[in-house]
Amino acid sequence: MKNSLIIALDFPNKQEVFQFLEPFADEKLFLKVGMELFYQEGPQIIHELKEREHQIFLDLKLHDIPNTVYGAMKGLARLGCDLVNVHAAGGKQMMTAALEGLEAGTLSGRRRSACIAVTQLTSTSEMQMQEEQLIGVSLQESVLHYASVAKEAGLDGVVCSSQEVVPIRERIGHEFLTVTPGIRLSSDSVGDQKRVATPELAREFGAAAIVVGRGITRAANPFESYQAYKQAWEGVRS
Ligand SMILES: O=c1ccn([C@@H]2O[C@H](COP(=O)(O)O)[C@@H](O)[C@H]2O)c(=O)[nH]1
Repeated sequence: MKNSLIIALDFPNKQEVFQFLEPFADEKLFLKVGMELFYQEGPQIIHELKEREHQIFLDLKLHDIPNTVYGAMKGLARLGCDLVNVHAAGGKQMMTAALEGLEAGTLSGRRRSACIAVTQLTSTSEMQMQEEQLIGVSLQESVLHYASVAKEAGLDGVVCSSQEVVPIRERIGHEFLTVTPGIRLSSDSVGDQKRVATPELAREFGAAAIVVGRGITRAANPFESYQAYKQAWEGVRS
C-alpha cells in the first residue's frame, strides 16, 4: 500500500475499463473502483480486476447509521479488496462499526481490507467548508480532528489532501495512512478539485499513496501519462 499510485477508474461500465486497461497488460496496478463503476457493474467488476492480479481500493465512502454500515462492510469484506473507506463525518461509533463489520465478514485465512476515512473532500475549499458545513475552525483543524477520531476508532488512515499530510503525520504518527487524491501535474487542469498538489509535492510531504483519475484516464495517451505520474511520484525517495 505504501508508495502506491492508485488509478481512479471513473468509467460508466466495464467495457470502457477493459479498453482503458489494454495498454497496461504487463502491469500489476492499484486500481480504485468508485461509485460510478460499482453502481453499474456491482461486485463482479471487483472479481474480474482481482483475477488480473490488480490491487483494489473500493471507494464507496460509506456514511450511515452504525448498524447499516456494519452490515454493508460485512458484505464488502468478502470481496477481499485491499482498501475500503467511510466518511469520518459519520462519527466514531460508525467507524468502529465499519471495522467490526469488516472483521466479521473477512473470510478465514484472509487479511482484512485496510479501512480509511474521508476527512474533508479535496473538492472542498476552506470557505465552502465554513459556509456550507458551518464549521468554525480552519480546514486543516477539521481534517486533523477527523483524522484523530478515525485513529481512535482504530482505522488504518485517512483520505486527505496532500496539504494536510505533514500535520497528520506529526500528530498521529507515520504509520497512519494518508491517501491523497487531488493530484495534478503542473500542466493539468484542476477541474472541480480545490486542494491539489503535484505528485512530487505529495511525495515530499510523505503521502502514503496518491490517487490519480482524469490526469491518466482522460489523457490522449493514458499509458504515457501513467508513466509521467509514476516517475514524478517515485522520484528519488529519501
Ligand atoms: O476527497 C476525495 C476523495 C475521493 N476522491 C476521488 O479521487 C478521484 C480523483 O479523481 P481526479 O480525476 O484525479 O480528480 C475521484 O475518483 C474521486 O472520487 C477525491 O477526488 N477526493
